Amino acid sequence: MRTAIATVCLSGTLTEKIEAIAAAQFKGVEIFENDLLSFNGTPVDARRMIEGLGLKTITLQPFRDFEGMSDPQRSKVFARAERKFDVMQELGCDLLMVCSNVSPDSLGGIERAAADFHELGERAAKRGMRVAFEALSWGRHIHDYRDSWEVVRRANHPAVGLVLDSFHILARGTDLSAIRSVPPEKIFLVQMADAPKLDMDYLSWSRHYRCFPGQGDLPIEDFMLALHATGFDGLLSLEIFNDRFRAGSARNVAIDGQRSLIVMLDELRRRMGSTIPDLPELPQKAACSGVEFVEFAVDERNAVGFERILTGLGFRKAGIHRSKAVTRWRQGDINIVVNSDKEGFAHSFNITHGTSVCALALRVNDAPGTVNRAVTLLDQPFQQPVGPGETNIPAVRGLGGSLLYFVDQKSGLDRLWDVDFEPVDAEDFKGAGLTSVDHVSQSMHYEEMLTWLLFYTSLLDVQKTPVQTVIDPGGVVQSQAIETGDGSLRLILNASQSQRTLSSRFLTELFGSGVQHIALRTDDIFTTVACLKENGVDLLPIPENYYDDLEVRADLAADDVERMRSANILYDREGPAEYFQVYTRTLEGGFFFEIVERRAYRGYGAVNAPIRLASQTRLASDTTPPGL
Ligand SMILES: O=C(O)c1ccc(O)c(O)c1
Ligand SMILES: [Mg+2]
Repeated sequence: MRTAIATVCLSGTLTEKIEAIAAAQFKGVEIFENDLLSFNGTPVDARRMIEGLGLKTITLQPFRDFEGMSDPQRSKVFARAERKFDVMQELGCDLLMVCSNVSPDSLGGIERAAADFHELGERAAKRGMRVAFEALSWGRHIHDYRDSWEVVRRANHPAVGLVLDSFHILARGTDLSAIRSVPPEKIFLVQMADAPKLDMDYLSWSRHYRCFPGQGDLPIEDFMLALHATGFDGLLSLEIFNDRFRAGSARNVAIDGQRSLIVMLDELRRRMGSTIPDLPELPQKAACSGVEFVEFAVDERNAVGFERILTGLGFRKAGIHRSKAVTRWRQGDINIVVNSDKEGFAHSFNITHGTSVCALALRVNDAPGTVNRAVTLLDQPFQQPVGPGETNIPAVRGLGGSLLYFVDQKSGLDRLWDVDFEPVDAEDFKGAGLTSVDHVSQSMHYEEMLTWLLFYTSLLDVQKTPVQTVIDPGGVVQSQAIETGDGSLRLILNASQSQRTLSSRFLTELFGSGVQHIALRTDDIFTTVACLKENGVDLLPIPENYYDDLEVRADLAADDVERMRSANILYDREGPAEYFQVYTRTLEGGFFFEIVERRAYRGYGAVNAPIRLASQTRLASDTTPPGL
């Protein structure tokens, strides 16, 4: 299979798009006519630029409103096609992609369309070219691939073939079985796109919300299995129309595209047990069993205050790094690393972002294998000088330039605490009952959200939940969770188009995307809150109105509601499952902790998010850290 990407997927000028496509290691490109029309040079210049970067133009598209016209329009469309063949000749491209006619002037009838395509095939063949027919899901007469295939079959011309576009087929829920009987040599081009499940007209859905395979909800795998059954080994090209991609970085989006194809084809290969030529070997997705540590970059001046916050939350200092200004703080299964060293990655991170999470370490089954998978997926591996006797923890670059470390037992990396840290005695340690990291919530630019979704889901064995829309007093926030099946790892991605949401304001304060909050788990939130109060930790106050409503909404006893009210605990219930949440006040820079208790509850308390956001917004000007 030869993979490619359409210029329409990316932002920028034709030159910028082609450079990004080449940098992402594609070999083929679909040129969208508008990109060529706006190019400042001849088609020959474009060809030189494209081929100079090692790429080949696989098709020029789209050729619109062709089939089913009656004269005089019919002769005009053929004249128009001849002009396109001229351009293609200069461009060094031999395939014209024709999408189904949407014009009210077009006439239906498979036989008429077949005759038009036969004639177009004759004209193309004379010039050593070919044409391929795509059924747009909103085509006037032809909007089903089974009809476009019937047109191509009846056109019965070697220069006339079919385009299968996964979006048009899957969006309409068209039965896929007919794909299996199309002769593979008649499929001239396969276009791949996924999309989120949305209830809207096909045209708007297609033009604004398509995304790369794996980023959406369409049954891409079923499509690939049907395609595979044909024996297809031709051109497979990403064709995404997406407003966020058009606003994003062309380089990053092109890499996302390549990453999505590598994963999609690898999954097909694993499913079929077959080989796919030219596909890199990809180690398995990392089986992940939680967060081993969260590392904060803190400068010397802020370290004392930050450590006081950790103490307030019931953490104890459990280790001192043998050679660096780094401490380990523990409670239950949670490790927090406070890095105030004057050299190295955390230090530079702190200079740019202030007190913030500079790294997360995940527990995986095979840390070196995870980094190998990441490298094959075009993620950026990270390496910094390691002192003598110090553990070298495999890592890749994550969100906002932070690090994602991987720790396993197999390579002995789980011994890092003994190897790198001098233990500190733990006499009289009570703690506050916190047991584990429940979830890590990351805020990012709206245009980046699909990038990081794909980053995590392509690397780790995790599932994504549907996108939730959360109302912040300053606008709407999109929120999506990524979770392992057992809930040992839960990551939340948040992004907003409004500049006034807390999520967006955090990006401004942090000078970039990053971890905005960490939720820590307890088995008894009332006892934990009592400890925190004793330690002088200020919690986020929740309005009385919330509790007045809660009694009725959740059908709770007045006493239980009263206990929650006095502890500022938010509550949610799903059948017998219950969820309790409480928040610290926001620290300088916008970061905060959450404490949760789950009783068989799997969500994140989405109903409570607007209440919490409103309280945080109200207090946004008061950034006194708790315990200071
Ligand atoms: O939105 C469109 O018009 C359009 C154009 C070309 C395609 O290949 C396609 O799938 C959609
Ligand atoms: Mg298409």
